[in-house]
Amino acid sequence: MSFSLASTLPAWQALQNHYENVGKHLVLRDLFDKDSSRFNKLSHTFNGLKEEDGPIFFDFSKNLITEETVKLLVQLAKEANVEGLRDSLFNGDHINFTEGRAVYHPALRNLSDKPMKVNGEDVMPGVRSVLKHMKEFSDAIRSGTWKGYTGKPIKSIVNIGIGGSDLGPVMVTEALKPYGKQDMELHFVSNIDGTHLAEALNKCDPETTLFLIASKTFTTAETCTNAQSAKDWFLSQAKDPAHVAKHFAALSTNEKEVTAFGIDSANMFEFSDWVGGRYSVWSAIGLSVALYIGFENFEAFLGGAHAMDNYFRSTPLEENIPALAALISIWYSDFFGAQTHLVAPYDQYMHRFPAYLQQLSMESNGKAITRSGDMVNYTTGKILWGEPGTNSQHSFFQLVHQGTKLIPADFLIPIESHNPIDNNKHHRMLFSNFAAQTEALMLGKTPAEVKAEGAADEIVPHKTFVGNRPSNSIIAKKITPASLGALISFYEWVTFTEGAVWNINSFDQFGVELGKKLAKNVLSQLDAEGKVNDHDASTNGLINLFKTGF
Ligand SMILES: O=P(O)(O)OC[C@H]1O[C@H](O)[C@H](O)[C@@H](O)[C@@H]1O
Repeated sequence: MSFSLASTLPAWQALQNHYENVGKHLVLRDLFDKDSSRFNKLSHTFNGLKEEDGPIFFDFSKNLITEETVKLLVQLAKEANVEGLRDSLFNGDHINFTEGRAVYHPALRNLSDKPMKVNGEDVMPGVRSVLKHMKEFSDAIRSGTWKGYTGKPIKSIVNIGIGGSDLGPVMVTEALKPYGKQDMELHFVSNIDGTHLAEALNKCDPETTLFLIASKTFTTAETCTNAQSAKDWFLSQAKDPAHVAKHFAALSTNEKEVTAFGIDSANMFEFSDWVGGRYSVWSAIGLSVALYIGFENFEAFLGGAHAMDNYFRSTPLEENIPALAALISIWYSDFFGAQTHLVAPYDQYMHRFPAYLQQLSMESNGKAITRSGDMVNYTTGKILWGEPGTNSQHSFFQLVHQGTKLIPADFLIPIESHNPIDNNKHHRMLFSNFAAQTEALMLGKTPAEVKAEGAADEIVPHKTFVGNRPSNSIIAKKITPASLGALISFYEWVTFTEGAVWNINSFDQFGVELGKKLAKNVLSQLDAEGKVNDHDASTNGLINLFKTGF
């Protein structure tokens, strides 16, 4: 069935009725009381990983859903042709139609020997050859056989990139720190704020530093400027431009600009335009990851994502974990009116995971025009946010528990800690908080319970928790390269499914362009003499204030 607005689909209408008649009246406490098999029915296990990495368990039972809700949501996905778009994606079709490109990042982690074609051509030989280059290079750097211009091995890696050329490498190297090379110093410079580069360079020695200039387009203003300043810093000591070859590598799709910058094409790690920036950690953009955790671990990371890809591709929607997570999220966004989605990893190493997911989800689905060119009349891209537990409990969880907003949440934890200190006491405490939070959100606390604790009458409402607040619990066996790969891939497919149902193009990002263009204009005005007067009064005032100072 072809459609433009998802809200015109019969299943959408049915869900609307279901929300009015059933959904908004659901009480989680009662649902569990009434059905002793609810937990079993609404939880799923992802078994696609090796024994040391998996499984990953997903509990959806603490959601404001019934089996009927799930049925209707799956029907919505079917009517929206999620499966068709999924097949087109894996077929290499140009489903990013606004940019005329395929969406083919699964090819980067296709560790099977199966071909994957774009425009009739198998992309796998190219993918494998870049992986081989990454292996040789990372082995040489890690073993110390690669020497800097004065013959010393490399000690510090500085990745210069922004957006997808930064968030993935930062998040993954942090999350997989236990697998990292202990004596390798990693720095990530993304912000054009000179402080970011200055602080990294303060800790580096030009003789032992390798710069990775990570930019899909190699035209991003922040990255090009930071890269140029890094090169100036390097040459102020190394003097001879020939030494650049030992200290600079480029991760990009744009060979012309890379060569113009002065990086040897032998030190260029390529990928293709069918890899979106926010899906690029699997590509050459992941070189800092491979350098830090070693190529074998990087391959295991790809393997975990590949396993989730295979699962998503072949599992019926009724059982399909990423598809179900997406549909439940749509249920809250579009029928309950939830505006945000919280992700709370109970794993300190995963502290950048929510930030990574912000780009994945919000840059993908922050769109209001359907694939047919109409303005949607429903909510799309949720505001994704989060911080690790237990820290988040001591700051914003107050609002999640007792505020006025419905905040669906993902709670994530591994069973096994990398640091089981004090006889695993810390991890047991971490887990107890993980479990207690979702329980508290769901159960709340009735006025009678508060009263029974001896609270004064006028205080009772303040200490009452309405409860009935939904959450997903995701339990990994351990955060390993493979399980992290699978988790990221899970969220990619959640994002994909949401975008497919909303019928928007999740793969372009025109929304970031306007500000970039205007900034260029302002910059040229900052460099020119005199006051500006061709903007609105506020913008004129701010620019002139910067020019003249206080
Ligand atoms: O990798 P680059 O071409 O430098 O792009 C870096 C980032 O900048 C852009 O503004 C896009 O919004 C992001 O999707 C992209 O990841």
